[in-house]
Amino acid sequence: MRTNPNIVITGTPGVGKTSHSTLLASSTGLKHLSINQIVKERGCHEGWSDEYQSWIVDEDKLLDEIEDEVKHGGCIIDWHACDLFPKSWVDLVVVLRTDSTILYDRLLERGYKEEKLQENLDSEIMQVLLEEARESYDEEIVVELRSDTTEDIEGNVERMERWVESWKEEISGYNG
Ligand SMILES: Nc1ncnc2c1ncn2[C@@H]1O[C@H](COP(=O)(O)OP(=O)(O)OP(=O)(O)O)[C@@H](O)[C@H]1O
Repeated sequence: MRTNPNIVITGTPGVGKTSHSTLLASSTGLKHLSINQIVKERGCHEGWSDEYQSWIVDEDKLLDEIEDEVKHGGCIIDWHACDLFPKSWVDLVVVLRTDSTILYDRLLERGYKEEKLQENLDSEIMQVLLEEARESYDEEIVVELRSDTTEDIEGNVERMERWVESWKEEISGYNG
């Protein structure tokens, strides 16, 4: 049984997954698994898609790559998808949400082209990731958090820190 929880932080590109994961990792000692980085660095892909301007992810290879680490516990899994991670791996799913005008500015600043920008905005407005999370995991472990401002990041990270502490207390009580 894990003695540290695994948390998935998901949401549309630009909502703040990396910002939240980095802060949470440094305050809790949990390990930040940036799936974007792992896909690229460990070659968990079938090449580059010019159309989507991203790697075509080989999900089986990715899961094989991270399985031992994640099963051990204590990972913050940061990615813009969540339904591929087995339920048994995951203790909490945080779906970050951002106001569409704020997200538009963030993606524009990143140099996203109009089509990709619009696609991501539509996805945020249609709450695609929230639905994906709700369909893939038990509803009590899925939490939707707002990420419009830096104060939101601070508040969300504090909330997740408290959650980690109480998860650990519960587990240590359970283990006697
Ligand atoms: N709540 C927030 N308040 C202010 N700025 C934010 C907030 N969240 C993210 N940002 C800013 O938006 C940009 C994108 O953030 P970040 O890289 O954390 O998003 P992401 O969800 O990890 O994106 P990707 O899926 O592409 O990796 C960064 O410049 C970050 O500083």
